[in-house]
Amino acid sequence: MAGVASLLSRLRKLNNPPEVPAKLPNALRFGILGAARIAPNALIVPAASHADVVVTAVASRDQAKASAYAKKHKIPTVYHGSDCYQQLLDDPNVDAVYNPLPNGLHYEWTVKALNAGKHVLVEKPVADTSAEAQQMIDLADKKDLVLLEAIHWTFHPASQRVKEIIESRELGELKNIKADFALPTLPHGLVLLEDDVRFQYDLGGGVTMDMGVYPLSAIRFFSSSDLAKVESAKAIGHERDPARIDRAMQTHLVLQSSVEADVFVDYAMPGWGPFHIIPRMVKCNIHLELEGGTIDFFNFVMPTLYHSITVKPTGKKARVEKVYEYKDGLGKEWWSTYRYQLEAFVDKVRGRTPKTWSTHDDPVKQMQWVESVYAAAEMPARPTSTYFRSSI
Ligand SMILES: NC(=O)C1=CN([C@@H]2O[C@H](COP(=O)(O)OP(=O)(O)OC[C@H]3O[C@@H](n4cnc5c(N)ncnc54)[C@H](OP(=O)(O)O)[C@@H]3O)[C@@H](O)[C@H]2O)C=CC1
Ligand SMILES: O=C1OC[C@@H](O)[C@H](O)[C@H]1O
Repeated sequence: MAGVASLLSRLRKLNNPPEVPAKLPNALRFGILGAARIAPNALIVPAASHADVVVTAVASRDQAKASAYAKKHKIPTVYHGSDCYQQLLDDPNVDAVYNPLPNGLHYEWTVKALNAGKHVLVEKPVADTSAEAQQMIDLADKKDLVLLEAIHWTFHPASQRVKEIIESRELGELKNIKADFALPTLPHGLVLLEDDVRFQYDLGGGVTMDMGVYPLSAIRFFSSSDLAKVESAKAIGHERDPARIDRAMQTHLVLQSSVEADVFVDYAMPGWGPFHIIPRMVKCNIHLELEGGTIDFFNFVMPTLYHSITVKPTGKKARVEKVYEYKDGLGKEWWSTYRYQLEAFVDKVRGRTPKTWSTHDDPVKQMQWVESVYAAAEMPARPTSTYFRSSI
């Protein structure tokens, strides 16, 4: 009962966070490219409880959509029309840009934002190819600007706690990882529309590009190892474009550290759940096998709602941990992964050391892994941006 009450309390505050009484006078001013569905969760709501962040502008191609979005989210400056993204980048009152455009546009608009002198928080995956990802990192370094790929779940203290348990070697060497992120089949259009950006090859769609980056990043994060080879990969094509867009992907990886890993991602697992009347449960779990036992991290993608870290030494009783705040007091029980991510982003921009940060070449590795999985599954690599030049 107490568990349900605290879940409800977290849910309430997560969606309606207590706003800070006043923003700092020179708070970081964010502009958003596109009236994207993810922006309220990933930036707008988290910003309300951060004294050093204001969302100052949004650009959306359609005037009515732009105005409605800005009104709903109380964003003072609105750009619309065919040139609206560039207008937002040219706005001297914007310090940082949030880029939640379709994957295939991440590269172009992040490069343009960096060239306009803005820090960038870009949605995952950072680009459609590893070559693009490398260029983006190089450009951010050259310009001395912050560029962060929004692998938000790694910023949550529960994720860091799992890594800490592995690295404490309490259970010895890491051997195997099983990482699943899969959704049940839901009535058509309930979650993703048929023309969703995720199903469009030219925009960098596909489940491995989208949901796949969660388990793939988890394997890198928990193993601290790079890919040696993709042993096998089997895709199930999406009905819209089955040869190029994967609805599901099952893959077996061998890492340089000799850890082996299985990944399963699916937009629409077939079949029904209990009693054949409700859909199957979402699969969102990291199962780690170590020399001396196992760790299960349930709901690693949205740990704020609910999660469990089950540590089971071989032959002994399991213990369950739940971690919503850092031990030193950073965070609140209801802070979402995005809120923790925003804290780190602002710290970095302000020259402070964030609690945690991605490794420098993570976005490149991410895309190299994705490319290797597609190649092994005999699916085409995602298209290179038409904006790409071999050097910038
Ligand atoms: N971190 C996370 O938890 C999540 C991350 N994401 C990532 O965020 C990104 C966006 O996802 P989501 O918010 O669901 O997508 P949406 O379709 O809701 O938003 C994408 C936005 O891109 C703009 N856009 C520009 N060109 C095109 C085009 N040719 N076709 C369609 N849209 C275009 C549109 O803005 P406008 O028309 O207003 O100009 C649109 O609002 C993806 O990279 C996805 O991987 C998504 C969900 C969760
Ligand atoms: O980032 C994401 O997280 C949840 C998924 O369901 C979604 O498709 C994806 O974009």
